[in-house]
Amino acid sequence: MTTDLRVLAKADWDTWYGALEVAFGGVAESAEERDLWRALTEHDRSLGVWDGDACVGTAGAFSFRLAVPGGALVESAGVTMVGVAATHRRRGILTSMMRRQLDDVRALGEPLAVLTASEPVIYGRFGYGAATRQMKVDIDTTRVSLSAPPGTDDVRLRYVRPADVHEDCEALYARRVTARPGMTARQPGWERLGLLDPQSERNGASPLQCVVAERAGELVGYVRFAVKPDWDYQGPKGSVQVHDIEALDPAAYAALWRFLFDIDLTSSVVARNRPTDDALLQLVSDIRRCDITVRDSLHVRLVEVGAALEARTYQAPLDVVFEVEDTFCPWNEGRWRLTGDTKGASCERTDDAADLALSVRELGAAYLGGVSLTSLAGAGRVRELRRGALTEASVAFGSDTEPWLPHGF
Ligand SMILES: CC(=O)SCCNC(=O)CCNC(=O)[C@H](O)C(C)(C)COP(=O)(O)OP(=O)(O)OC[C@H]1O[C@@H](n2cnc3c(N)ncnc32)[C@H](O)[C@@H]1OP(=O)(O)O
Repeated sequence: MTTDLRVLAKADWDTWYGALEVAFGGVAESAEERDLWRALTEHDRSLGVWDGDACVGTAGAFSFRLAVPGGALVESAGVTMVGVAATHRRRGILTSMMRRQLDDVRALGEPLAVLTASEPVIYGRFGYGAATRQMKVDIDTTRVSLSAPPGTDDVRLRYVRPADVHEDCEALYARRVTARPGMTARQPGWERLGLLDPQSERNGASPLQCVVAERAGELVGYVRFAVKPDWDYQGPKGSVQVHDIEALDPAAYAALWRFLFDIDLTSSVVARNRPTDDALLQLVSDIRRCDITVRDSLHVRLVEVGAALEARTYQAPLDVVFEVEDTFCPWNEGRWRLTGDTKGASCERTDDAADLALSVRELGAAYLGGVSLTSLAGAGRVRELRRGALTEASVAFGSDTEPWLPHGF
């Protein structure tokens, strides 16, 4: 089999994207979704593998800026749209695209590559570590009540058409990004994602609705959601489905959740993607009836170990030498001395003896502060070579705020 791997030509987009849809089962996306992804595709960063006229492999990358501990926004490749035709699977096509892509990312000078995986087992071999989690809650609002911090009653709530307040919501979102590692600053065009509401995805729920929270005429929060009505012989049991919710302060946040809990004719609130340390969990009266499910979300790959480790800060002083294994990107292999604290960091090559040994995958998992090096060591994935180095590094790498990716890509 001879195949040809090349950068995507704009004219080939429909064939290329069609191949991706087939790799994902062959259900065509709505025109609304297709238009959005067409507009967001960065052609010069997208790869296709061709067998004659047939596209048999796809992979793309978005130019993201990712919030990291300390609040910096780091240039990162958002790896996306990966698919290989079932006729050509398990012959190394994905591997060839990952090879080319990581070389390109390095050449662009982006220290990180990130992705969300269709299956978490795929990307570890390429050096990605599962770095963030997302939480689904399905709350029985007939049994769970919410506490209201001072000021909750002073927040004014108002229904609006989502498109009418979109710019203000985006501005509020932008203020939230650097407060939580794992969030991405929305690049031009990405603001449309929040309004994406294809009929085919609604599954009986209403079109997207929006309620804004205001204080003294200023926007202090918003929630976008849908309501899925349901009835049985006993009466109504509709469900409120939260798309996204952001607020600038605890009172606004509580007011928005209280609104969602109180919508008439509903008995549950479901939010599919919340951070695992969501303040919501501190507001509810009964966490057992919130039916919490946690899964992996953002996978992180350090493309340039030195630059990546220098781009974030550390919540306690550290001075450790890592022995890094990276068979897929061997330029990262070897010993690195990382020194840093809350103000900044330096990471340089060294010949000194190593304090901790690990692969680049573990560094990726720990990078945003959501997975502790100590827990990775407990699984045998990090080895402590100098007594005390594990705790020192693990504490320093931690984050006061759980890293979280608010939307897929
Ligand atoms: C960021 C994103 O877009 S995530 C979306 C990923 N895409 C999908 O899930 C769509 C459906 N699946 C596919 O398109 C393909 O099966 C892919 C892309 C997952 C894999 O493509 P392939 O060309 O078959 O992968 P390739 O042959 O390079 O495999 C490399 C290695 O990964 C392993 N591997 C690949 N996919 C999987 C998988 N889903 N589960 C377990 N192992 C896998 C292979 O067995 C192989 O292992 P080996 O090196 O030990 O032999």
